[in-house]
Amino acid sequence: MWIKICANTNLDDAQLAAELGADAVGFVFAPSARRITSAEVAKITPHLPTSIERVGVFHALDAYEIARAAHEAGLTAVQLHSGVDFALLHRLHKLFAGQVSLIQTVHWEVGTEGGGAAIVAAELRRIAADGLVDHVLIDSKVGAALGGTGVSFDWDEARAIFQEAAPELKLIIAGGLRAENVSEAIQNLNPWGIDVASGVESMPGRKSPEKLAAFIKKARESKVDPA
Ligand SMILES: O=C(O)c1ccccc1NCC(=O)[C@H](O)[C@H](O)COP(=O)(O)O
Repeated sequence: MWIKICANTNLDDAQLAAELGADAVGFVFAPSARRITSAEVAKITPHLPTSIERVGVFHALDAYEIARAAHEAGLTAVQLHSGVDFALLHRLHKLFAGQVSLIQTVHWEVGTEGGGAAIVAAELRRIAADGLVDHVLIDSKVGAALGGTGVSFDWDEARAIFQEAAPELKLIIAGGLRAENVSEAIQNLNPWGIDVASGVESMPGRKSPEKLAAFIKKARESKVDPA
């Protein structure tokens, strides 16, 4: 199970995530209470173990701006968090030439009729057919909030959709995960990876060492339900 600890704003939190066994740390460049600049991330990444992936979370930006920020910040992956834009994906794929991997977020709209399952299934089919993306991250959208919501989507509904629409995609589950529910998410959805931001914080932008340790331990211990 690949584990990403997202929305880091300082070196201590990112280093702790690495020490506790996370596979990736994330930095949010999109508008957020946890936003950080590429210049700030550039001061953090040289101090992290080379084995850990460094993911930048971007909203709609030009491909060259994303590539410039990725280069300055020392990123190994870019997470596109604002709707699927195949032209942008193709430009980035060409610019990165395999040096930086691409994660596309698909949003599951929570709290609106018909905004979730069908739309996610259609997006997953389009992404699978296009074949450029390395991983797809499914996150909750709550009103205008596109990330860091602390809210889960409907995992029961999602299980069938993921198996039917995207059996070949490497899916990363996000949205409202925490130590108390991460095992249930893994058992239900059998994802390739998991991602968390607010569920391991003591306040927005600050990680809680206890919550972080408990989350990673629970995720590592979790078993997939074969049914
Ligand atoms: O975390 C944020 O504040 C954020 C804001 C705007 C866009 C993306 C953001 N985070 C991206 C992530 O990958 C988060 O880990 C993901 O949204 C899960 O957040 P949470 O539900 O708090 O675990």
